[in-house]
Amino acid sequence: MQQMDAKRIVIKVGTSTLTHDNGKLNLQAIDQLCYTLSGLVNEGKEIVLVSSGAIGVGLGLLRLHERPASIPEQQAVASVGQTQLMTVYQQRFSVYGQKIGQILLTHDVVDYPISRQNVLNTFENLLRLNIIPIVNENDAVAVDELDHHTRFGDNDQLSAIVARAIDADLLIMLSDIDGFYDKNPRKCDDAVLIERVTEISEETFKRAGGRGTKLGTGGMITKLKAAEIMLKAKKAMLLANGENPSIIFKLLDGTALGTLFKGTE
Ligand SMILES: Nc1ncnc2c1ncn2[C@@H]1O[C@H](COP(=O)(O)OP(=O)(O)O)[C@@H](O)[C@H]1O
Ligand SMILES: N[C@@H](CCC(=O)OP(=O)(O)O)C(=O)O
Repeated sequence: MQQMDAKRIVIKVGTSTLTHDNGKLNLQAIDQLCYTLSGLVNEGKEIVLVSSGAIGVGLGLLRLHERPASIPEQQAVASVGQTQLMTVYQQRFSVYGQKIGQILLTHDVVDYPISRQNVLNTFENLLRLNIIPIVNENDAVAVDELDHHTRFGDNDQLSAIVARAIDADLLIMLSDIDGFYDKNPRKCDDAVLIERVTEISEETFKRAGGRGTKLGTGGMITKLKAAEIMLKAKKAMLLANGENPSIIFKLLDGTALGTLFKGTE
């Protein structure tokens, strides 16, 4: 399938796309994202947005400069930030006449067959009504304890899990970098962008380094893990720079930007 033929598309945006380094919301990027996704729905696409930002936006709102150390404090920050994030999405999407719904997930929801089916039904019904589901991890309740693992930990893999579960044609991952390079471009000036990856091996992972910004979570490693999930499901993933989210129009037109992860068959 060509990118332009993709009908059901999951788009993942990271904290670095949604916020400035000073912790404030990047209103231009958020507005462009809402405009772009609304335009795609008008074209007949089924769009799911996986949005990070709860903790980043919460920190900004509470005027904190760093993540608090304890998990309950981080969860409180996420609880405040998630509400603010959805308020801004609600405002900006409504300008374009676009309805949205919120789906907050924990790992157990997608692991247990009954809750998994329930949430899949929710996705299907929202998409049938041309509503954009906005997904995030339910940070305020997710925990990782000895015998109780409900956290995904990062939205890169969460977006691939969602894309696979709803049988999306394509996952578009917007990041703070132009794509996947042969080595970390923040550390090596001679790093070269890789335009196409057909399989992911140990060698691929060796090229990936950690996160770029203090609020990003997994760096390139979690993005490769997400791509691995997509390739195993015989689906494609595009990794591109989210500085101007309207880049999605160009990506779907087939313009070679960023990195396309797609098998050969
Ligand atoms: N091989 C690589 N190619 C591209 N980026 C890399 C690579 N290795 C490490 N990185 C880092 O990964 C960062 C993107 O991940 P992250 O900071 O988690 O962003 P996001 O908030 O978009 O999820 C880049 O800014 C870069 O610093
Ligand atoms: N669920 C967390 C985001 C976790 C995450 O993966 O963040 P990012 O690396 O910015 O995509 C939040 O909303 O703050």
